[in-house]
Amino acid sequence: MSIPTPHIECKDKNLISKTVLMPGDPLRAKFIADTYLTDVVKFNNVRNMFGYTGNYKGKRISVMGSGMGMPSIGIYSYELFNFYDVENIIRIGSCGSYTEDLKLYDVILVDEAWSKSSYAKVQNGYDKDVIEASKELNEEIAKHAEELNIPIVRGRIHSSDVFYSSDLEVYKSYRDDYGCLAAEMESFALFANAKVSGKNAACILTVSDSIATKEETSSEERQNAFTRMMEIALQFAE
Ligand SMILES: O=P(O)(O)O[C@H]1O[C@H](CO)[C@@H](O)[C@H]1O
Ligand SMILES: O=c1cc[nH]c(=O)[nH]1
Repeated sequence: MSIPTPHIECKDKNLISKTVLMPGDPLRAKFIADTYLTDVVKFNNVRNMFGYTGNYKGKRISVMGSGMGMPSIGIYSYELFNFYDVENIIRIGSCGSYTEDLKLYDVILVDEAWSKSSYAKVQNGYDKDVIEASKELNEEIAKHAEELNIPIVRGRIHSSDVFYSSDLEVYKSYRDDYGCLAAEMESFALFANAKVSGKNAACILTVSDSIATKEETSSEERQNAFTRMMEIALQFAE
């Protein structure tokens, strides 16, 4: 397939940087472009899945929404990796914590995603339930977090197809039997696409709510807390 793709209208690969930051919410991509970037070019409007490239402290970086869930990030990350020559995608998302040890606003660096999703099996025959993030990207992320004095917790998360489970206690099994710290909905498919495309992917998450304690952040608090994760990821501008 050539560019533009069915879901990204950009006709010039050079308008997208080699590293793309990818929040689920396209309005979080807009917030990052509006708040942190200068000389911004918007490279995608299709389905309002906004994508922007601009300068952060004089260095170039792209940011684009992924939508919610594995089918959605599966489409966008595949097109970026395979048709736009993107080398690295760093998801910056929110998550619900499974453990009381993780507090609201804590930042998680995902070492591996566990999932019951069929995404990787259907996409390329991979039939395990765990996929690792890029070790190289993770080491760089950890280094940037340390330089910025932002504490991170590292570990396995659950990439779930379900936001509203009818069983409010099932998370305990994901935590105790499978070792998952928190739930989100995209990393497993992103990591699968990186693996099959020979590219790199990572994921930084901010705890927006606790499934264990039922605490939730307000929208204002979420925005302030999310900026720490954004600032770590923006260090990848080059
Ligand atoms: O904040 P984002 O990146 O969208 O991530 C989380 O939030 C959404 C659910 O509210 C899902 O996409 C989940 O993965
Ligand atoms: O996927 C998600 C994201 C935030 N909170 C949750 O409970 N699940």
